[in-house]
Amino acid sequence: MSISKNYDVIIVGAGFSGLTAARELRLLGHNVLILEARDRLGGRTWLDHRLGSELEMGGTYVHWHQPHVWTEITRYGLELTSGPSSEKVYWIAEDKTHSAPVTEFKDKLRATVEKLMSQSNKHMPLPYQPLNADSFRELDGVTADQFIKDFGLTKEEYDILHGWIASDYCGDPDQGAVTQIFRWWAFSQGNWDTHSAMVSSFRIKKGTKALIEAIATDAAADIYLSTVVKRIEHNDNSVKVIAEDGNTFIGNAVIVTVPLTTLQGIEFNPALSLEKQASSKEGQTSKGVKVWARVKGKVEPFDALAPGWYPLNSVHLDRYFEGDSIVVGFGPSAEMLNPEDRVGVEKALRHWIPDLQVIESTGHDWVNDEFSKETWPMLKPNQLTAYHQEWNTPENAVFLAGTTYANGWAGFIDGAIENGLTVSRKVHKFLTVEVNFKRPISTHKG
Ligand SMILES: Cc1cc2nc3c(=O)[nH]c(=O)nc-3n(C[C@H](O)[C@H](O)[C@H](O)COP(=O)(O)OP(=O)(O)OC[C@H]3O[C@@H](n4cnc5c(N)ncnc54)[C@H](O)[C@@H]3O)c2cc1C
Repeated sequence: MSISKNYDVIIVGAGFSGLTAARELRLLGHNVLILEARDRLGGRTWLDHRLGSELEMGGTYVHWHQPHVWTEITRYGLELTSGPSSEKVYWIAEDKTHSAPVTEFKDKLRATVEKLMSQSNKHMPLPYQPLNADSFRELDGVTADQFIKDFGLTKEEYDILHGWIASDYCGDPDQGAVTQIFRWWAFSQGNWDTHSAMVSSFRIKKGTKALIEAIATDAAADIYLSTVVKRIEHNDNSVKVIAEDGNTFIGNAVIVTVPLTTLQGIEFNPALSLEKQASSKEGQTSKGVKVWARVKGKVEPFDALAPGWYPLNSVHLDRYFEGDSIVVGFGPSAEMLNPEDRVGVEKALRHWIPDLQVIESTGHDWVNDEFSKETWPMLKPNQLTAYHQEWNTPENAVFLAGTTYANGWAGFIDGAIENGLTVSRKVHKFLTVEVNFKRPISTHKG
């Protein structure tokens, strides 16, 4: 079947990036079609009912220092909430479990952590121009693990930081470029407390779903769910997008927002640049898991850290529910821990608290999900320097968008929105100026 309507822009993917781009283009007067492989909106954000509660399977934490997501939260009048503040920290170092009040743990590590985090300010004087400094580009070849190994840490400090970084990379610190974590730290001004607040404390009270739906409503685009795009034919002012079921859609430009690792699943004619193809084949570092567990009884609010060779690297109490505790954790490898395996999750948690009883556990396997194949993107060494510019360079009428390609909070919801905005402006320019369409842009279509 061929859909006869001719769209100004076809957007592949209805995550934050695709929906933001759709809304912006709609506001600029273009008619937009969104093709989404899943049967729902939101992509790597997904508020689902599990363990008796509304839980975020994917992207969750947001902060007022993240400019793009905060603008959206303000625009739609959404509120934030947070879990109970942790009072105690458990950590595993040199194969032993330790615990202390949060203040004591932080005092013990503060000097080292802030010395480490302040490196980011040195190498990223203008964080929104990530490749601006020579020293940053040189460091792009260094892994996060190598960087902390060379930092002169004690074995205990190394084990703690290895766990922390494994959790941030959702993968092996030996696979990720240290520049990725520098970006996170630079946006936090090198301050540990600010950083923790920004990446793991506050969530949208009604869930990411509320924000996704608000943007989708304003986008007012035609949306086809359960439509897997398989092939894109393009020239300098038109595109033909072909879905797995044979449906064909025609437009003047296409924005492809699928996660980088899945881009290789779409055939382009003419083929995308060798750099774009290579980067998709290489994939990224983040191959880990996010795990939710309902634990019997009310546990004291805690944070827990373990080195990257453990199945869970960081865990904290998220909320109390019907007299039990719901904890959330992150592990470096989807191969090492299945979130649905109650016994495995209990065993992993018992490294810190030996008498914890897990009633039920859950999570979504983003790594083996054919429409993501990764969790939140964290690049490998040299990928940012090799590909950042190329990813942001359109080919004919084909534009890539997504959190990976952001200048700022790449890997986050904020980065997805930032890049959706940037790319929508480029597409608007492309449609109205560069191609110089004969057809006038209407103010209300579709
Ligand atoms: C476990 C986890 C925890 C996270 N935690 C946080 C957090 O706390 N804070 C934060 O800010 N960020 C977090 N993130 C990251 C955040 O969720 C993502 O950066 C953001 O949602 C990505 O948006 P996107 O639009 O770039 O990509 P996506 O959301 O992946 O959207 C791409 C869309 O393309 C669709 N698609 C793929 N292939 C095809 C195809 N062939 N045809 C049609 N459609 C296709 C996908 O189904 C998807 O809907 C987390 C992510 C995960 C997985």
